[in-house]
Amino acid sequence: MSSTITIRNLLPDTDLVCFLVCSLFTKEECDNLLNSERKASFQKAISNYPTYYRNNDRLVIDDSQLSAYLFDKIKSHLPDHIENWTLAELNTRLRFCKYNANQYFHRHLDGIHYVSTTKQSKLTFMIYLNNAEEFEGGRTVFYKTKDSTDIWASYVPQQGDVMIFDHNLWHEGEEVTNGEKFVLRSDILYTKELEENSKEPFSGHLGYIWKILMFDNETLLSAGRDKTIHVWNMNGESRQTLRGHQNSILCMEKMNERTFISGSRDKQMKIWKRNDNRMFELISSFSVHSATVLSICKVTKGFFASSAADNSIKIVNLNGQIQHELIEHTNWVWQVVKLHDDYLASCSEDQTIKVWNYKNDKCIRTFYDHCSVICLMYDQMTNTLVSGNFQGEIMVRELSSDFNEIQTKKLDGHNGIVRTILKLNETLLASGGEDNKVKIWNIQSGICVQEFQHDNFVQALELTNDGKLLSASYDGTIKVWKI
Ligand SMILES: O=C(O)CCC(=O)C(=O)O
Ligand SMILES: [Fe+2]
Repeated sequence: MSSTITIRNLLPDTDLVCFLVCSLFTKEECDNLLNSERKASFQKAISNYPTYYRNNDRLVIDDSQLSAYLFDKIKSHLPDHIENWTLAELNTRLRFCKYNANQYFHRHLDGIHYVSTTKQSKLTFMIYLNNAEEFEGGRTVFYKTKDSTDIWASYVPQQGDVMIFDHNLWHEGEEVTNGEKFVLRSDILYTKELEENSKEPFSGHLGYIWKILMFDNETLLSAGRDKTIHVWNMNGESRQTLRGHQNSILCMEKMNERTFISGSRDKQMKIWKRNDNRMFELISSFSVHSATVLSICKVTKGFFASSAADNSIKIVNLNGQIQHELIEHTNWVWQVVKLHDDYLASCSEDQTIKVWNYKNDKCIRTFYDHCSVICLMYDQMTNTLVSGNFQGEIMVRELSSDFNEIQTKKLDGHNGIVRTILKLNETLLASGGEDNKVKIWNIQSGICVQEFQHDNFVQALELTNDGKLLSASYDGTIKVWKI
């Protein structure tokens, strides 16, 4: 028995696409999609993502045939154009999601899937594979903004319905409190023609940029979710693209005039060296961590510290040999920075900042915050440690020579997680956050003196030798600011 297909617009008071195609798939089709083999293959949310975000089980498959079949069913209901983008196809990556009791997918925006600079996803595609009678909770809920408390629209899953919505809509998969909920999600891809001469400087990354690094006065490196490192001149022209990592690259650090290191979600670190023709070559790869490498900092000539999602910090030489291990954090160590002499500091998802003497593997101080500490910056001149946290606060800790807290000041910070902090000069500090802003602060007065805007999270900052500020964002761009 088949019921009639109907369209239900969920958010009539916005121009953004958000509608249901009800009863597009029959019960048999849903049961076929969720066959017993697939049902047995779901994987737990692994430590690749913080659990505050999502903890449901998933099964990810790449299936162009199935994707083409699904697209064929939905395509007549989809907008042919979104701005100057034209409907293309369904992403071949299909994600089956399973929510058991106490599982959820907290409020978020769906990420854009980039195929190339002219082909990317615009809309989320989600089939509800079972009925809300089989579980409690588990609605899909939409919100006007990241923080609004009022629900904009909500939907109780019905088997065979398909939800289509714009990637710019905040939404959540509400916690399931009993039973099991199943959905299948993918993305609708759109293409656009590239106009002649429209290439922006530093453009080429597909998706999030995680890190930028001034290698020398004329060379900028950038790395991100597309697993590549781009080498740029200061006009923003691409000089080289470095490949080798198998997953997102989150951090890079310069070791000497010719060498830098990169760290990735593939758990590896790679050493790259510039040859006499000024081209970078991969020298070696090693993995000393059992999870994503989150940050790297040079400790001394030939030695660096790396922090990771395995909760540890390791001091490693350029042959990849571990010299010291600092293990006291109880959750991801987001960043490690060098202090003076034999001291390092680190900040963690476990809500602490720790100061270490790495030579004897000892933690000598712990500062407690009230939420995850995401980024850290040390200013040797004033012996000050500046940290940014999950709630958008920036703490400026003035320390004594033996790292006791003398005075701590709180800056207003960001309306969202603080992602990065950079010292600009004696008086100014820059920060970037999940409110998509770059903020410039006067350290003494604590006042924000300038603000710049991106289209998505600001993840990394750098200073050019002629005093301009570079900011890199999840929006895939690197922007240059005069300060
Ligand atoms: O399960 C839901 O209702 C929402 C899932 C979701 O937002 C996603 O998978 O990105
Ligand atoms: Fe989502």
